[in-house]
Amino acid sequence: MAGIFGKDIGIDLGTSNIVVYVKGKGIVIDEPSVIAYRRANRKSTKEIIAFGREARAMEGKTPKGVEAVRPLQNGVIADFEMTGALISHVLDKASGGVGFLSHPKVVICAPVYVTEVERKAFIDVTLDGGAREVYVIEEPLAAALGVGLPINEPRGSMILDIGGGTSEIAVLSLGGVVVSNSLRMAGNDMDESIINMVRQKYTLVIGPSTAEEIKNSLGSALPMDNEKIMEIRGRNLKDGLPKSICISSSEVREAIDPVIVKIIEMVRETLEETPPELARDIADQGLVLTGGVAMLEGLDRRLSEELNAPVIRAEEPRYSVAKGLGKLLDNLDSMRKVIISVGHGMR
Ligand SMILES: Nc1ncnc2c1ncn2[C@@H]1O[C@H](COP(=O)(O)OP(=O)(O)OP(=O)(O)O)[C@@H](O)[C@H]1O
Repeated sequence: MAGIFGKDIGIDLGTSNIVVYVKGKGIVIDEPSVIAYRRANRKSTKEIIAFGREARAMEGKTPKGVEAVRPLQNGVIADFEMTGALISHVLDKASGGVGFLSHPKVVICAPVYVTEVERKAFIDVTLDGGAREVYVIEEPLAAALGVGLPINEPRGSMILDIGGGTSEIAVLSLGGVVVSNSLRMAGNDMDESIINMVRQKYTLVIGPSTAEEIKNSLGSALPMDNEKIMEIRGRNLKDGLPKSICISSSEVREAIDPVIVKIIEMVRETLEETPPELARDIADQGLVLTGGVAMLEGLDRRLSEELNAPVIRAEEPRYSVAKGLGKLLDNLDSMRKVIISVGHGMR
């Protein structure tokens, strides 16, 4: 029972997106983790003017004195103040506008590789945002819970989460992480490779949003039966004037391939470090692919071919972590052992 406090909340705070689960309601917020502010004249105070989609639409188009920022970089907090503002905003929205009055219990997740200091920063920023208690669980465990893997059994499960800023792989058994690895390279780096390819090949300058759109609609990890073509617009590097070109899915595939190769290398290394009994379970049951980039065309087949193991793409891969946080909230008492840190607030 929430009582005088707000409903329990799970927050998947990612480099690209923030997804919020409210106990009893499900996923209520799914927005880009972008925030826009105006710097008050000659003062260091920042007035928040937009969040999420609205703030993302401002990226690269802001007038002097206004900035649209992504306060998380590669899975960790890069701008403490703006991450706090983002959390405070989503807590307020998720609790129906009563924000600070509701002081909910919040479950968040942190990548396995973060340092103690970085993990503490996640807790502090969530308490500052208005939570009364914060529980932290490791991100691959949350994702595995979300896709329904049997994490508490003495059986090996492997989960690969490819998001915007990070790719994380973990082997889980008996409610814990047995082996894990991560790469601060993921969807955003694919976008960056597309920007560079278009600039070098066509002397055309495009922004990150255009590159992301190209990746999501044309990108693939294996040749496709029907290769696609898309017209894109940008600025000509030579004369600064607008220019449009057509690019093909095969050019995009070639541009993003180095990132895919790195991710596959990381999975291979992790399999080599996995104890043989667990490796056998994974060879039988396969690897579960999650995170936004799991939706890249052909990535599941490519991984399966290169790793010689079944690969299962999660249903709604962008929501695996938030759904896992929801399961944890529903069963907090029986699942306490997966919680790695707790913070208490009401400051
Ligand atoms: N259809 C698609 N094809 C390829 N990539 C996609 C598709 N849809 C979304 N993505 C990419 O998925 C990434 C975002 O995934 P997700 O929301 O899981 O990341 P995040 O949790 O915010 O990031 P991180 O886990 O790195 O902190 C972005 O790079 C986005 O462009």
